Amino acid sequence: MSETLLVNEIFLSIQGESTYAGWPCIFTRLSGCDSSCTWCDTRYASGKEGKNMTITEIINQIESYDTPLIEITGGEPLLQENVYALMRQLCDRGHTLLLETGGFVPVDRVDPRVHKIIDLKAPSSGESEKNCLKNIEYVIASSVLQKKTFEFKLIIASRQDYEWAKNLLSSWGLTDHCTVLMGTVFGRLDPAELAKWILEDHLHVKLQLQLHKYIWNPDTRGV
Ligand SMILES: C[S@@+](CC[C@H](N)C(=O)[O-])C[C@H]1O[C@@H](n2cnc3c(N)ncnc32)[C@H](O)[C@@H]1O
Ligand SMILES: Nc1nc2[nH]cc(C(=O)O)c2c(=O)[nH]1
Ligand code: SF4
Ligand SMILES: [Mg+2]
Repeated sequence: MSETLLVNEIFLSIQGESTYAGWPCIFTRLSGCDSSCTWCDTRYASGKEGKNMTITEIINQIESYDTPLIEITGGEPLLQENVYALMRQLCDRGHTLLLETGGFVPVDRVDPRVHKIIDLKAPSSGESEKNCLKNIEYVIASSVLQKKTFEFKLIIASRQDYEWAKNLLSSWGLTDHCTVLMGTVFGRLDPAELAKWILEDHLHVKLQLQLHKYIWNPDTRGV
């Protein structure tokens, strides 16, 4: 039987997050997430809504857009076993592949050619107890060889989240090992406030705002 995945949506947009923000990018959003971040903007992808597609069908649809940058996201993309084979095949075909993952599942089975964007969830998400610290150890251990293939992302809703993030950065020396992005929960924290805190504290992090929510109406789905 051919390998299938449950796909919520595949669309072409401007990458709105990560160090790749601004580039045209094809998004493949896999269905299903076993977490419930309080501020999640993609709840529609957390259940079983979607279409079962074979890896070949997914690759054919992605390649019909003729754009070199691809992101696999979700839901939580690492919950579907066949995602590993999909990522391997996309890399074999020469695409630049990004993975957006919630930070709860170990990333050590992901093909080393994939650029891994790993969220670490702050307390206001309600899910920070589930952060997989093994991922931090793994990134630190592989950073000499794979420095350019990891980044961490911290999404902040309050000063309490920010203090948590600052503490995490200093206790692991994380910014010495890879790029760390810090962003706001959209509509919950003024980006100017976060920018002020980052500058006051001389944090070596990259401020990221969700570009697509400024380009389009923030509630628009599939952009
Ligand atoms: C919807 S998640 C899907 C991938 C994966 N489950 C994860 O959490 O990274 C994609 C990204 O959107 C971010 N995100 C979700 N809701 C947000 C919001 N309201 N404001 C800012 N970022 C948000 C998440 O933190 C994550 O970095
Ligand atoms: N434009 C755009 N950029 C994104 N980067 C990460 C996204 C995601 O939902 O994972 C996302 C998204 O949903 N839209
Ligand atoms: S892990 Fe990602 S998709 Fe799941 S609830 Fe949190 S932000 Fe949403
Ligand atoms: Mg999104």
